[in-house]
Amino acid sequence: MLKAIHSFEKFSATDLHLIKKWERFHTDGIIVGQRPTVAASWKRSKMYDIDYSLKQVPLLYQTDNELHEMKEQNQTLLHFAAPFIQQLYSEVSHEDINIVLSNEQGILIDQLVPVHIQKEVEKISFVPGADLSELAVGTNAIGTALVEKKPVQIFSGEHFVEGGLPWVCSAAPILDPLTNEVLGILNMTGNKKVVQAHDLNLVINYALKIQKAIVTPHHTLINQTIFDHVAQPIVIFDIKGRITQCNVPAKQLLKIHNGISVSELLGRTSFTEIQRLLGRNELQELMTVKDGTEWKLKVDAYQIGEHLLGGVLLFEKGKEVVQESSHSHQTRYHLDQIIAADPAMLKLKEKVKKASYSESNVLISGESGTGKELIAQSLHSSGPRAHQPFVSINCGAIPKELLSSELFGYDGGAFTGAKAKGKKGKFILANNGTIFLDEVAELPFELQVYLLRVLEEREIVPIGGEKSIPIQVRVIVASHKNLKEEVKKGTFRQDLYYRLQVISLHVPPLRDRKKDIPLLVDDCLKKLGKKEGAACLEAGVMETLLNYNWEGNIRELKNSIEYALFQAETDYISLTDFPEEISCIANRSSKQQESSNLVTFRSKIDQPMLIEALNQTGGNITHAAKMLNTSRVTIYRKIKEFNL
Ligand SMILES: Nc1ncnc2c1ncn2[C@@H]1O[C@H](COP(=O)(O)OP(=O)(O)OP(=O)(O)O)[C@@H](O)[C@H]1O
Repeated sequence: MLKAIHSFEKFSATDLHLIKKWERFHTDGIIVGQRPTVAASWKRSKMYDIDYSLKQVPLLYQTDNELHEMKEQNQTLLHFAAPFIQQLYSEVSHEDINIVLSNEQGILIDQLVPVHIQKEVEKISFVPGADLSELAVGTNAIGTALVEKKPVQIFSGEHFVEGGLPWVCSAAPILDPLTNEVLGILNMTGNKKVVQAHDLNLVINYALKIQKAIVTPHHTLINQTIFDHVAQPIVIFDIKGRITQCNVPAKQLLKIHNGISVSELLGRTSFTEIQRLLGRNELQELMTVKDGTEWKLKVDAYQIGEHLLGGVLLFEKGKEVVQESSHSHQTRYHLDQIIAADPAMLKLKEKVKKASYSESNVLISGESGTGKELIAQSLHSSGPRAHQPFVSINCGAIPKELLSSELFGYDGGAFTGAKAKGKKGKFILANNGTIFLDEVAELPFELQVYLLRVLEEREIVPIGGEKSIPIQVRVIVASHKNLKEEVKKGTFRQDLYYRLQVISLHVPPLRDRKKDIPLLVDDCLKKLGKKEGAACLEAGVMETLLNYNWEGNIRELKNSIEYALFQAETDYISLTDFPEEISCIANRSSKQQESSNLVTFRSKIDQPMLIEALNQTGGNITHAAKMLNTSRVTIYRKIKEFNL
């Protein structure tokens, strides 16, 4: 068997042997000491009656039109392979090697050729449109790899026809990710004086890269399509507890936001807790979602031994809940849970407190993850309606055609598929309490008219119904879009906008209220850590967190801390424990910044911030200092300075 050849001097001796074997085979038909793959291919070539004196590859497609059509038929493979052919070509460009792509029939569909061997290559018609199948030219790397369905390297005299003798070719199949059928062949061809045996590894490597480029979007698309056609809600999470995929029913039922983690979804403090529950088989009954029907959670975990690699959350439909109890419409958050030290946030908290006693409609604006829902719930739970239902609906997560019946309900038999008993809408369920319309900008125009009428007349007529039902509901809406802009664009009604924003609350993005970061981090560490109060950040980490952009706002911060806690091996969390997008910023900024931002930050500890920290820690100086990332001495000094 031919082993790797490291120099032409060594190969020239082997080459002579190969040519002699080739001559012998073609004069008296005897195969001596040939590699099994080559011997089998020679036998096939002989059977196909290939003329061994052939010096040119037959051209199957010649005219511009034929070539254009042939390329169109192979455009998917060409599209995915093109960047890798270019990369491979640059990797070997100094070696007079051409890179070739053939389709599943062995037709050369694309190639990159160095200029100095272009003529040589054209002379043997090794150009697009050429047929390199074994049926056309006998043994050659492309044709033989197609038959064998595995990588093949063919050296000089191993080719069947004379035109192949000066060449060495390395070819590897690109397989269809679903069917495992050959989609095409990637091949490197060079003169036997320059090609190395280990070039085959390069080709294999690149063929796999092309395969992977096809696999990933392919699988994602297929999974998503299957997912979205399954009526049952399905959520997939990965090794770190991140939700990687969920179908439309899951989004609708569970109001899944971008970046939400499985522990957040299940209302657990950390992924470690989920792992523990799974280990004890106690997660199955953890969650019951009520939305007019009852859903029970089932978890299918992918585990190797004790190690959780991820899993699937499946929600099984249970019995119908005819009368929803007001308990299912209670709030989880209260004003005290809004962590704030930044002046803008403290002001907002004051505004929320004041607004909770009012009956006016509220519009909450702010980027995703800034805490709009938290504020909506606090508005309800701090006011006189606290013991009445708080009903929330995400207008962006429900198909437009179902939104009106979700919001306003319908009478029995109102439309095909409607339940005989009819269905109560969210407005009725929220009666005497609060309705929270999240992502209100997604409300279709016709429903905006309907909502406006409900707000003005304070009564509902369910779909298909005749009687109007008076309602007493406080309306809070939220949007991450700028509603004023939506009005200008004509997608949101101006009259509704003015009706909704009687009280307008804007939640600033986290990057504009950096003073909140240490308090939020500390809160997360306490709530998510394995042992309360045990976990803390290593020196310098807070500085990075303060400088990071937090596009996903508090949700991203919470998930990053959860991730870091999961990664950390001790109670001290270092930068490297954080997700890459954060730790890599740290590397960059630590090189750039000479003076520490921490110093600037420390000097900015002000009175409200200190009061909040002392309140949160029950007056514990050590904890307050840790929370504000400063020393105990500074805390004492500040207490004195602010006369506390
Ligand atoms: N000030 C805060 N203090 C403590 N936790 C907060 C604060 N603001 C937000 N959070 C937490 O951050 C997460 C995201 O908040 P929330 O869901 O209210 O954001 P949102 O603006 O409604 O997001 P979306 O627009 O994506 O629905 C929640 O876990 C919430 O508890």
